[in-house]
Amino acid sequence: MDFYFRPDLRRFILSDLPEMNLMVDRKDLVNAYVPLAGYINMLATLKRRSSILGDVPYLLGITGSVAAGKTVMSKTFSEIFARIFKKNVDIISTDSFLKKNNELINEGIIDRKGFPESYRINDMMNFLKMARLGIKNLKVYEYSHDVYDVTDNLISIDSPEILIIDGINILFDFNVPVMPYNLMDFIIFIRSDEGCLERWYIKRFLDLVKNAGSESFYSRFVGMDEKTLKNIALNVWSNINLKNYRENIIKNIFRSNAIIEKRCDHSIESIYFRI
Ligand SMILES: Nc1ncnc2c1ncn2[C@@H]1O[C@H](COP(=O)(O)OP(=O)(O)OP(=O)(O)O)[C@@H](O)[C@H]1O
Ligand SMILES: CC(C)(CO)[C@@H](O)C(=O)NCCC(=O)O
Repeated sequence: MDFYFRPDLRRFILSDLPEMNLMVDRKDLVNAYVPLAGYINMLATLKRRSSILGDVPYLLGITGSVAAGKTVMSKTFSEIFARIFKKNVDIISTDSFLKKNNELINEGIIDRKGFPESYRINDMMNFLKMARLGIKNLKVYEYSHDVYDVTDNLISIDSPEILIIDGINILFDFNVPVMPYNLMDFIIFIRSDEGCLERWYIKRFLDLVKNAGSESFYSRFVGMDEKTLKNIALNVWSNINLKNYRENIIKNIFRSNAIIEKRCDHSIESIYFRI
């Protein structure tokens, strides 16, 4: 498919968006992100216009493996919705609904972080149900990769028109009557080869160690040589995140509405729509 853009929009895409440091290829912005955001924006506008509940948000889920680039993609879509389509957008991560580390340790499941049993699923479902109804001024605790735990910082969600929900667990089978994916309006799955995912995970692990301050969980690794660090990262990747990817994430890809297939350099290879 080819697209053409109004001149003002073209200028916006080619000069303003790249200045935002979104880490996204210009060609992908023009050919993929903006048109897909335009389509989702249209669905979001139609939902709000036809809802008998009034001003309810459109829930956009962004899912895929750990380190697939969900955070970067959520930010990219959020900037496009806000700046081009003039929508109020909030982003939350389902990491906010992880049990705290001390609870995971007490339950003996600290090495199962990200698996279904590591979430406070009832809190997550209550949040999603309230968000869907358009209830104002919701708050969730922020998860920090750096601290490696749910923190005491509160994030406010106040009547967005589009609420982006970034999480590995959106398509999971939880032991609850209504699943998270039942409450989303549109779900994007970011897919890549396992080799690329592993590479991105290891790179991010090294970056977290490199930038670790005294509060960081990763400060314990500072000073180790790169080979040792890569081995630690590979071990965590293979025994936890890849296992979770195979057991709970990729097998439910068919529940998503669109699949964005990324190459190892993060550029987009193709987009598939479920019709
Ligand atoms: N478009 C991109 N261009 C370059 N690097 C990218 C891009 N998208 C993601 N990355 C890099 O890939 C790594 C993983 O990205 P990100 O942190 O967004 O993943 P994630 O899916 O949110 O991970 P998690 O599930 O652990 O929260 C990071 O190091 C990030 O900088
Ligand atoms: C917080 C999650 C589960 C998802 O973002 C992930 O980043 C994670 O921490 N997984 C556990 C194993 C690890 O990477 O340390």
